[in-house]
Amino acid sequence: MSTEASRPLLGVNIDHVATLRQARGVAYPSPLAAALLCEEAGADGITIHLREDRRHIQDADVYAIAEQLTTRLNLEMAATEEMLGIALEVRPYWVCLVPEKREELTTEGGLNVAGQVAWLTPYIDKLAQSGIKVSLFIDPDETQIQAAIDCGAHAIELHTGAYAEFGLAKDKDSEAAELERIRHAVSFAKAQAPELIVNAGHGLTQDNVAAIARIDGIYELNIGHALIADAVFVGLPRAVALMKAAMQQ
Ligand SMILES: CC(=O)[C@@H](O)[C@H](O)COP(=O)(O)O
Ligand SMILES: NCC(=O)COP(=O)(O)O
Repeated sequence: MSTEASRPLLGVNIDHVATLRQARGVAYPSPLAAALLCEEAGADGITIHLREDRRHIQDADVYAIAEQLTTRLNLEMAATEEMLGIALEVRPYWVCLVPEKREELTTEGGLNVAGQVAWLTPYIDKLAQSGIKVSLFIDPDETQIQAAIDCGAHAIELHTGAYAEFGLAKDKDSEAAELERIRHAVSFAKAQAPELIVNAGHGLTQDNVAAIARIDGIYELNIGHALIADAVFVGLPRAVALMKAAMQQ
């Protein structure tokens, strides 16, 4: 059981501030203003996902946020040549490689690292050579974890989507089993590569985050959709504070 002091950091994903803006194609609400407000409220980092279809975060958001952020920028992106070029220009602290399908509503699964080690290894190296740390968004699966280590990733981010969905479905047995799967994945990763940073995210809310935050060895939780949804009612600073408090439960 982790102590309060060892609880994970909070990375706020502000994609859906941009979703609201894109709904009308105007300049507000500003993802940059949201990022700075979240930092001021205690976010330890900011995550933005520059999708190939630009459904929410735009290229200009990435450059503006990278320039003004005082914490760490985690740029989520697909492992494509286009995104590599942007990442090498922007040079965020983190790049997190995620799978993408244009038809998906949101990220559906983890990156299949094991099936593309030969492609990912030099891709990761190009980023690392530019001083960018690379995280891979993967399912809590030993094979994927080992492949991420073999590819030279600095971090993994364990996909907590299944855990969140079982909770929403009130399937308590499956939720508990998935929580155990995530706990085992953290232990396995730390045993295989003690220096590997282990993050987690997707679908986390004030209601389900505590059990994940209590898992020893998790460095940061990246939380977006639910926190932005909370902010619609209570504002961003309070939504950040409430999520941080929920992580300490
Ligand atoms: C990888 C992940 O789970 C999220 O960080 C991702 O950004 C989800 O995509 P949307 O924000 O477009 O739902
Ligand atoms: N990588 C997970 C993330 O950044 C936020 O995911 P969500 O909380 O929007 O589901």
